[in-house]
Amino acid sequence: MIQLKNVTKKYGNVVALDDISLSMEKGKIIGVLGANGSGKSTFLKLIAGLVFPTNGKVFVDGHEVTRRIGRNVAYLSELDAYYDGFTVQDMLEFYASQFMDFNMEKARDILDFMQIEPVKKLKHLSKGGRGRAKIAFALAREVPVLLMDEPLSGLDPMVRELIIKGLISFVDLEKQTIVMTTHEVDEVESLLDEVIFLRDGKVVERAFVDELREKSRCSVAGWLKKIYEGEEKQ
Ligand SMILES: Nc1ncnc2c1ncn2[C@@H]1O[C@H](COP(=O)(O)OP(=O)(O)OP(=O)(O)O)[C@@H](O)[C@H]1O
Repeated sequence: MIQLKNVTKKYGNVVALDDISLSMEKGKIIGVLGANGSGKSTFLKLIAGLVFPTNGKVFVDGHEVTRRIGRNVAYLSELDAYYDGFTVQDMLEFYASQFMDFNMEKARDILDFMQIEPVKKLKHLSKGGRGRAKIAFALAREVPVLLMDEPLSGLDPMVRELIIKGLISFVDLEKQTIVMTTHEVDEVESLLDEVIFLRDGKVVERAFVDELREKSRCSVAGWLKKIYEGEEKQ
């Protein structure tokens, strides 16, 4: 379980997150949505222990995320920050050397599924190839929490579909919770259990996707549209 208790994060004078308290259950896939600059990446980075709250506390499985404890999560950043000269296989070995929870066999299976050859150099992969490889490296970690910042951003529809199928096939929801930020709501809707909407660093709406469909007869995109229309009227 992930918990945020009265979490505020400021960068200098900029309030990126403003007094957020919430919990996210184990075994769920949660989408964090909102406009550019609403605080989505900061939300993930706080759970990953890459930045720390100005006020409040973040807990993963009951342990406060501190500078010393932050390694029980895998964080997939929006940026490609790899050594270009490395082959995919070199990256696998690097990950295995860094993370005790890295499952090499699973990594090879996922790369195979994602149609990535381990002998290829990262700099010779297409953008879509790098996007798929990045997902494979993260999914091969057997961690309780997997955080993904815009995993589909800038990728073509075929690659997006393959990534979504990869997530469905390789995430272990008995043991893992996934939190992802995305603007591609239609494409990820089938994956999501829950959606959280941020505006100006605050959680303004939250919903279970099943309930949206059953009770409100609306898709996540429809739900978002209603929120944006409500904002325009204010
Ligand atoms: N390192 C930083 N230094 C200063 N300000 C920052 C930093 N990181 C984020 N911010 C600011 O904090 C606010 C929230 O940023 P954040 O990146 O969390 O939003 P986001 O919803 O992920 O945006 P996007 O969809 O554009 O990625 C923004 O106003 C942003 O400019």
